Amino acid sequence: MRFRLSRGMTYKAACANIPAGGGKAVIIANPENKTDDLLRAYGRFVESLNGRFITGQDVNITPDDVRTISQETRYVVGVSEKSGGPAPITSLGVFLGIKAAVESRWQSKRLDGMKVAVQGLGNVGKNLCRHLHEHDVKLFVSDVDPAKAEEAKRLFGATIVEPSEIYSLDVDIFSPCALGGILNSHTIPFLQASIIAGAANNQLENEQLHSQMLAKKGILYSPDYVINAGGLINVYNEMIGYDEEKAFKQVHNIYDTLLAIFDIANQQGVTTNDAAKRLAEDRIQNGKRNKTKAIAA
Ligand SMILES: NC(=O)C1=CN([C@@H]2O[C@H](COP(=O)(O)OP(=O)(O)OC[C@H]3O[C@@H](n4cnc5c(N)ncnc54)[C@H](O)[C@@H]3O)[C@@H](O)[C@H]2O)C=CC1
Ligand SMILES: O=C(O)CCC(=O)C(=O)O
Repeated sequence: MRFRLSRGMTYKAACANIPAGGGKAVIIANPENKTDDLLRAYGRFVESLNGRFITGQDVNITPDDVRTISQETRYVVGVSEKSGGPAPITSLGVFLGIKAAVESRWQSKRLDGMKVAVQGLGNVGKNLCRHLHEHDVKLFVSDVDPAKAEEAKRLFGATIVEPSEIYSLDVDIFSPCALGGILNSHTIPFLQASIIAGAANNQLENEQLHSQMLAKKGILYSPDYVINAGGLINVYNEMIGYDEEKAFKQVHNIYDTLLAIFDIANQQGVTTNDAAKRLAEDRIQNGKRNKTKAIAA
């Protein structure tokens, strides 16, 4: 669906209390053909938008690429020398989100001994595995790049599974940290996990249909744009003058926001996806009302 990533970023900002709209650029190309010239051309295009859109790091755009883009535009965040890049703090937010889901589901603050399946071991997935390993979680991992899976096995004692097997594992938590659209009518019937809590944007192929399918199976879904807001929080702080302590403090709010969303879903009998959407839209409407009042005053 057109603009779904951008809308997700808008909801992400609203749920994280960040006073910004949402936008995302997708470059349709083969990452193997990526060159500095192409990245610089993209940077010039972003610059031509005069700050109406600010770009950053994401899938197949590395911190080095961000540095190259920054040679052509001021409107880029996630620059290593400033905020250190968004992925580590995104993974911290996802880790805190997993804790919130465990608390909501099992009234427990402990993760040790739990079985977690992590799909995708890139910038976020690998860092998430580190947090989980430090809390004695038993990890099951998959990546289409076998070298990344081997690294997780070596560093975190993870069990490697084939990418197609990750959905059907008998685990407590499934953490999608690769690409979007992976929660769909083909994969959901296989899921055995009680909780879904991961970083990937747009995890639900069809938001209404697939959030309801998860709810019917009794699976607690942590809305992606709430749990993965750590990177956005970090880059927003980079925009306004980076203060690491402040950014980390704000990321810890993801825990309470998710608990509040799980409560709204329970009390109102709606899916967690709808509860998050209501929270985001209420905040956006309030923001608009306050802006109108400020202009009128
Ligand atoms: N980097 C960040 O701070 C944030 C990332 N996200 C989202 O989190 C997800 C992961 O982001 P990054 O780690 O930065 O990306 P990345 O590009 O570093 O890692 C993605 C990993 O997924 C693997 N992968 C791709 N298809 C797969 C499949 N079918 N099965 C298993 N592994 C597969 C890739 O080989 C790669 O290792 C993306 O959806 C991204 O949009 C969301 C918020 C912030
Ligand atoms: O927007 C960024 O640069 C970092 C966060 C991010 O990529 C996302 O939330 O999808």
